[in-house]
Amino acid sequence: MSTNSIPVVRGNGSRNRGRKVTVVGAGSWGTTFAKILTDAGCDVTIWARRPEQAHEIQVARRNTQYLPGINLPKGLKATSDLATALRGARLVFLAVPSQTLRQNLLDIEPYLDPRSVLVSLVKGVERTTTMRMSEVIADTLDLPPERIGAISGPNIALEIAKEQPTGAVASCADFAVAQDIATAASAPYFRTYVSTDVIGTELGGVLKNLIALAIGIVDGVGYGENTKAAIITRGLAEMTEFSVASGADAATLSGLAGLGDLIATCQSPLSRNNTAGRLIGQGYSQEETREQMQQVAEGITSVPPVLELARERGIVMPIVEQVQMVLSGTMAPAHLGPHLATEDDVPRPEQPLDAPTPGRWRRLFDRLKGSSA
Ligand SMILES: NC(=O)C1=CN([C@@H]2O[C@H](COP(=O)(O)OP(=O)(O)OC[C@H]3O[C@@H](n4cnc5c(N)ncnc54)[C@H](O)[C@@H]3O)[C@@H](O)[C@H]2O)C=CC1
Ligand SMILES: O=C(CO)COP(=O)(O)O
Repeated sequence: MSTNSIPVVRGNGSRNRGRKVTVVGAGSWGTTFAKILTDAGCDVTIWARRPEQAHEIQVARRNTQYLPGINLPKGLKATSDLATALRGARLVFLAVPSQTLRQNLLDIEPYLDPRSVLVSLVKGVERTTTMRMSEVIADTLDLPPERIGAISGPNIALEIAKEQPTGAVASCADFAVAQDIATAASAPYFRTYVSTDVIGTELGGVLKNLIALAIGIVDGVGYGENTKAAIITRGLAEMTEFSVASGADAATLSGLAGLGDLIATCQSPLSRNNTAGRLIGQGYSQEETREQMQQVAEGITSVPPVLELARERGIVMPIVEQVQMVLSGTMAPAHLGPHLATEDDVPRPEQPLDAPTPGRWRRLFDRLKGSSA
């Protein structure tokens, strides 16, 4: 073998052989994730709400509404019957809209294996309770933390369905369970890292949607790269402050589930949050934007509960506040960029005064180096 040969990433095919897993939800992400799991060697069944969609996936190997042009793997099974979908599954991945998850959990409860682990792929918070999805799972099904996981990262579905390589973070309070989830979800084009920071992993996915809305809005207005760079940078600061105040590890927000996802969602024209923001920036109302969107843009529903939590925690989120004002029609989209701080804000340091000392940077660097292997 030549020393220059490119290493081939083989995924976990043999380790996952015969392993039954279920994906609940057959939209763009549920279907793409089912492909990842199948390509990782798992025995996958996807549950679709509509029988005709299950039939199309099972028979034609297509999901034309959500993943046009994508051929799905042969082994993937699909059904609209929950009992069939969940039979024998120890890992259950949830890919439904955040506002329906609670009801979906009640629907699947009778068919769940008592040892199964539930993994949220959802990037939203419940509007009525302000709960993260792992909290909704614990609240609805009364499961212990070691049976609840979350996966998040820079994961634009259509790119991954085309097998363009990327990574994600699988997190669970129990490290061994996080590793088990990551093993099931590691395909040749999808590298899954492991974390025990469920709060940071989930909040990264929730909060980047709000910043992507802001990016879409200023894009729609016609502002350029300086404005967007300022929003992304200050947006990450808002995301990190909010997440740390919620119990997350700051390092998670500088990883794939934070910065990584923020970059992907803010840059991609395929992002639904970015697209929704752009329509609003072009002058469409929130109602008209919802009508034009064929898919879930979680950010729009997450803005009010995130701001409610921020106020409770004493966190100021100028960008998210301004997204809310644009959405509610109390601020013109063109004012979002120039007002990166609230009007009564006094000039202040860019970094918090208790920013990490050189020693803390070194420890952070060592930690990142240790996790990059
Ligand atoms: N599409 C993407 O690139 C990614 C999406 N996500 C997250 O995954 C979650 C699901 O999003 P997508 O699959 O993209 O949305 P989507 O809009 O493509 O599909 C939503 C799916 O949910 C189903 N659905 C709607 N109402 C339902 C109900 N009451 N009960 C059960 N199912 C229902 C729809 O029929 C559809 O199959 C969201 O939280 C999203 O933020 C996460 C990573 C990537
Ligand atoms: O979460 C995503 C990418 O990681 C998908 O973003 P959108 O929901 O904005 O399409």
